[in-house]
Amino acid sequence: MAGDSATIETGPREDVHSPVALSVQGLQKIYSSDTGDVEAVRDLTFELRQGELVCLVGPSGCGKTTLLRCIAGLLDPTAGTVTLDGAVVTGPPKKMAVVFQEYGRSLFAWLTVRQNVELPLKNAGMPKAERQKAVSEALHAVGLEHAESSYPWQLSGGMQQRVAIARAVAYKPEVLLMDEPFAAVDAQTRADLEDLIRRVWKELGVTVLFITHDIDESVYLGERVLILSNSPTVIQEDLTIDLPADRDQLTTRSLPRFTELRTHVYAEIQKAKRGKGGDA
Ligand SMILES: Nc1ncnc2c1ncn2[C@@H]1O[C@H](COP(=O)(O)OP(=O)(O)OP(=O)(O)O)[C@@H](O)[C@H]1O
Repeated sequence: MAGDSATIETGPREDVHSPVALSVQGLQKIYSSDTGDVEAVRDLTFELRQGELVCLVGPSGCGKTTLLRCIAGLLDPTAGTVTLDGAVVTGPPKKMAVVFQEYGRSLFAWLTVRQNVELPLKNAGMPKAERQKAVSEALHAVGLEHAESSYPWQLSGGMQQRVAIARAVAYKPEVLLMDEPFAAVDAQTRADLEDLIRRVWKELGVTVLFITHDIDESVYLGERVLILSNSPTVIQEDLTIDLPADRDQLTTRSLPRFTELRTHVYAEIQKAKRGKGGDA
């Protein structure tokens, strides 16, 4: 395939100047039940440096949710460690925020947009003036200042997901985990939200791990794409996305390089599905 003949840069990036924000080392997860053991994740090792935007993509059922739950401290790994800012994750870390696919269920219907964004800051004991400033900045970053007094149910799906993103970034997390956050919105809204993530990432300098099953989305958004093998999962490839930093839906997606990269990722995922990638 065309992608296989192009120059594709893989392996850890040479930019080792920023400190490591998130480190996953030898992560393994085996689910045990009466009917037997299921090894969902076999041996995962990767690092995110501060300020990186990295996408994780893999075939359906390859273990993305299991991995996310281990990283978010919601599930104990069978072996290996997740380290955030040098500290081993043993429960949901304060320095991490997660945006899930189901925006409808992640917002409180009886709180306004502003109150929804403010709640985690309040719970964390942030003083009122500081909190209000952080909320205003986050609402501005996602373009929702005008809707701060609305309730989530008065907003479209895309706007609700923007509230969830504002809530996550207001918290100024060390790492922002996003689990297929745009899977439930229409294609145009999805494109707008992808651009929003790139903009917020650049403006706020947050470290982002973005999990998706959408190959084009992973290439459009990421500075790196980690391709997962079939379950039991290992990292099949760590791919550098050498597209220009300024991306837009029309220009970037029509670049020959974009096509080469997405074709390469597609071919790798096909390989993964056939069980020919990594050690699987
Ligand atoms: N609680 C559980 N008990 C047993 N096996 C499980 C459990 N949760 C997941 N699995 C198995 O682990 C493997 C990975 O599942 P996981 O949901 O993490 O994959 P995924 O990549 O998120 O899937 P999808 O692409 O469908 O969202 C699958 O084989 C699944 O059947």
